[in-house]
Amino acid sequence: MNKQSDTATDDTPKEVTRKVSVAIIGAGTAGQNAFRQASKIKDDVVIINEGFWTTTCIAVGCMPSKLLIAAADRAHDANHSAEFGIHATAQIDGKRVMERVRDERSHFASYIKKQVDSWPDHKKIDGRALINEQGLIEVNDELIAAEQIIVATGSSPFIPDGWADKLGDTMLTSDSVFELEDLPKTMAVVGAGAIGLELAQAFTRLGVEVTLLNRAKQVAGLKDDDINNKAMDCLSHELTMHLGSEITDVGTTADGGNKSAFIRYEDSAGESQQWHGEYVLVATGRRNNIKQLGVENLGVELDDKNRPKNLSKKTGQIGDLNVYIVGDANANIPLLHVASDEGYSAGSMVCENTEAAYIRPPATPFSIVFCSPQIVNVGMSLPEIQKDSELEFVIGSVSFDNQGRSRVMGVNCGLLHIYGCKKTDRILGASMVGPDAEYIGHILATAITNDLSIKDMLDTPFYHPTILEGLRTALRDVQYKMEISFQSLDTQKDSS
Ligand SMILES: Cc1cc2nc3c(=O)[nH]c(=O)nc-3n(C[C@H](O)[C@H](O)[C@H](O)COP(=O)(O)OP(=O)(O)OC[C@H]3O[C@@H](n4cnc5c(N)ncnc54)[C@H](O)[C@@H]3O)c2cc1C
Ligand SMILES: NC(=O)c1ccc[n+]([C@@H]2O[C@H](COP(=O)([O-])OP(=O)(O)OC[C@H]3O[C@@H](n4cnc5c(N)ncnc54)[C@H](O)[C@@H]3O)[C@@H](O)[C@H]2O)c1
Repeated sequence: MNKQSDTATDDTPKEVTRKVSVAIIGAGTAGQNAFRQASKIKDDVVIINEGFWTTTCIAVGCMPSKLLIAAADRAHDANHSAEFGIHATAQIDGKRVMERVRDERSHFASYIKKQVDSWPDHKKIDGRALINEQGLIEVNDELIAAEQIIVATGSSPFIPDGWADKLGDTMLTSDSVFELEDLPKTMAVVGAGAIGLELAQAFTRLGVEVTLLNRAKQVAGLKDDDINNKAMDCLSHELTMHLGSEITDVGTTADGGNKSAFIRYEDSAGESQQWHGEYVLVATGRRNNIKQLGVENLGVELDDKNRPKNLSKKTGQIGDLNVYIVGDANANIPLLHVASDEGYSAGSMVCENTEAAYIRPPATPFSIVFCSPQIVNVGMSLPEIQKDSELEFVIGSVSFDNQGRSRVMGVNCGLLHIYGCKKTDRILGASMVGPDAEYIGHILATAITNDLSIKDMLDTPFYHPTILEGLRTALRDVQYKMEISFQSLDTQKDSS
């Protein structure tokens, strides 16, 4: 990829230290998959990584957050079983809670470590890579010329300007929160996206006094107003949320030697409010790690949001350049399974070996937020469908407020919308808040990916009594609204 071969200039005083077929920058999920796949065919592959060689998912992402949620759900169940005639008060050992999060994280990390340790040392470089004006990779004392480059540098928490200085050590992000030795007494969480919702609810369930603030009157970025309203309703039973709040200032005060954080904000009614407490967890989004990398020197153009232009969503290739940008680094869909698939596909592509290479089609859009009740989106969103004047669609709906098994389990709050295509009898997309949403989401993703018709879905058995019977009710509602005669059943029957 070196634009001027390996001729040194004044700016690049060193000579090229190695020439490789493939260089991978970033050894998270996407980079590791790319490395494994490319190494099946090519021997001269190098992988460069700064920081931990596990993955964001294991170190500070999916796994520690789910471990915290698991502890929180145990506490919640213990504290909220009175309706079943069971009375208990959970004794929460905050230190042990945080210890288990880290112990289990180490367990998961050990598998990755074993794998990375098995790679030859000369193929791994520990350090921050920079692509220089000649398109060469500078890292430590090395200058690397690579024929193909896979960028898999992930993303980092976005912190609004000035907040880090103003909040100092009262500020937490997902990079630091799992290092807490003990549970705090109070915490504000800013941002009601996936990270904010999951962590705000988990800490609440663990006895922390949490206040969740979000700019928009929206949770988890939900784009279907009915589902958003229902999610706010279900979550507000246990979570203190100030949605539609505009933060005007943040900072710290010293109260008798004790430092505490404050947030000044205008609430949704325009009233000035102030919050005081121990920590502010900033969950205001993530940004791809690409800005200072120098991908522009490879011919990659970035848009105003630092997203690469001409990105192939299938392979991560940028136009016809020998550059691939995969995982969170391309800011397309910052989710684990996408990073994994994109890394695999890019690793296959650089092999130029069609037999060993398998290029997965871009995944059906699918996301789960692991709050309770869970929030799931699959396929096209409602605004995307509404924008396409060609699509004739109906919305099949089911409430989980009275759904049989949900009520039995005491988890009966939720709503599912399925967007059905009238012309094709196919599912265009769905949005849900409710119990077992992760499983319902997987079934819907399977149906969309494999082009199953709604009739196919309804010809599949649904066991009784399950929460999944709610899915059948919504599918029947789609058919009913499509006016398909052979299945115009009473859509409310499933609640028994
Ligand atoms: C709190 C939290 C919870 C999450 N929960 C979920 C979940 O439940 N489900 C889900 O699907 N997704 C979840 N995600 C998202 C998921 O973790 C990411 O989408 C995924 O880990 C991205 O993988 P990646 O390979 O693109 O990047 P990473 O794993 O971040 O790897 C990038 C690597 O590149 C390195 N790097 C960066 N710049 C350079 C450079 N210049 N030189 C060398 N190395 C560099 C970094 O240090 C890092 O090691 C969560 C994220 C967070 C933060
Ligand atoms: N379960 C999962 O799959 C999972 C879990 C966690 C994270 N993730 C991934 O990580 C990404 C980042 O998550 P996230 O929750 O940080 O980002 P996000 O973009 O999903 O949500 C950020 C939220 O912060 C709000 N916000 C931004 N600036 C604000 C401000 N100044 N004041 C008040 N509110 C403000 C936004 O309105 C938004 O609701 C997600 O998009 C997702 O891809 C996934």
